[in-house]
Amino acid sequence: MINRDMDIREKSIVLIGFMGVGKTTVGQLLAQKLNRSLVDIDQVIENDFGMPTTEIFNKYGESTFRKYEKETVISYCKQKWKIISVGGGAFLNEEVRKACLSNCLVVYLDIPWEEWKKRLHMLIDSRPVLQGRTLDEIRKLFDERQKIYATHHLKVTIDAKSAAEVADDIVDCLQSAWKIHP
Ligand SMILES: Nc1ncnc2c1ncn2[C@@H]1O[C@H](COP(=O)(O)OP(=O)(O)O)[C@@H](O)[C@H]1O
Ligand SMILES: O=C(O)C1=C[C@@H](OP(=O)(O)O)[C@@H](O)[C@H](O)C1
Ligand SMILES: [Mg+2]
Repeated sequence: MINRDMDIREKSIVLIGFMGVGKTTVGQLLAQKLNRSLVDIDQVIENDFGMPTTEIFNKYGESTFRKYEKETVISYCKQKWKIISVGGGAFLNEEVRKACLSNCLVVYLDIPWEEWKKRLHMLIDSRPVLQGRTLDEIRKLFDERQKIYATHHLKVTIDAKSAAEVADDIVDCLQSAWKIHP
C-alpha cells in the first residue's frame, strides 16, 4: 500500500534485502541514474563511529549498532529525494520498517540462495553477522530474513544480473509505479 500524502516522485527510495545482494553498489548506480544523492546507512554509521562495522560489533556489541542503525534510518527516511541503502538487518526492527514504508518507496532486492552463495567469499570478512557461522546456519538466517523483507512496495529479482542491469530494472519498476500513482 503506497501512502499518497505526498507526491510519490518526491519520496526517497529505500533499498532492502539480504546482505551482499547489492544494495550499496546498486544504490550508487541508481543515485546517478536518477540524479539523487545516496545515503548508505552503514557508511553513515561507520563515519560517525570512525571504524568499520565489524569493529563496531566487536567493540560496542550488536545492540549498540542496532540502536544507532534504527535512529539513523528513521532520521534519514524522513528526507525526500534520496536513495537510501539500509543494512540487511535494519528491517528486523518494526519501527524502522514502519518509518520506511510510510515515508518512502521501499524496493526489495530479492536474490535466490544459489546465486547469493556465489558471493559469500566476498562478504565474509566485512559482515560480522556471517562470521563464525556454517553454511547451513547462514542458509537458515537467509531463510528467516525473508520474513522481514516481505513488506515492501516493489520487488526486483536479482538472478545473475549485473549491478547496472539491476539498477535499470529498478528504474523501470519505479517508472511504472510513478505512472500508476501520479
Ligand atoms: N549484480 C551483481 N553481480 C555481481 N556482484 C555484485 C552485484 N551487485 C553487487 N555485487 C558485489 O557483491 C558484493 C556485495 O555488494 P554490496 O553492494 O556491498 O551489497 P549489500 O550492500 O547489499 O551488502 C560486492 O563485492 C559487490 O561488488
Ligand atoms: O544483515 C545484517 O545484519 C547486516 C548487514 C550489513 O549491511 P549490508 O546488508 O549492506 O551488507 C551491515 O549493516 C551489518 O554487517 C549487519
Ligand atoms: Mg551495503
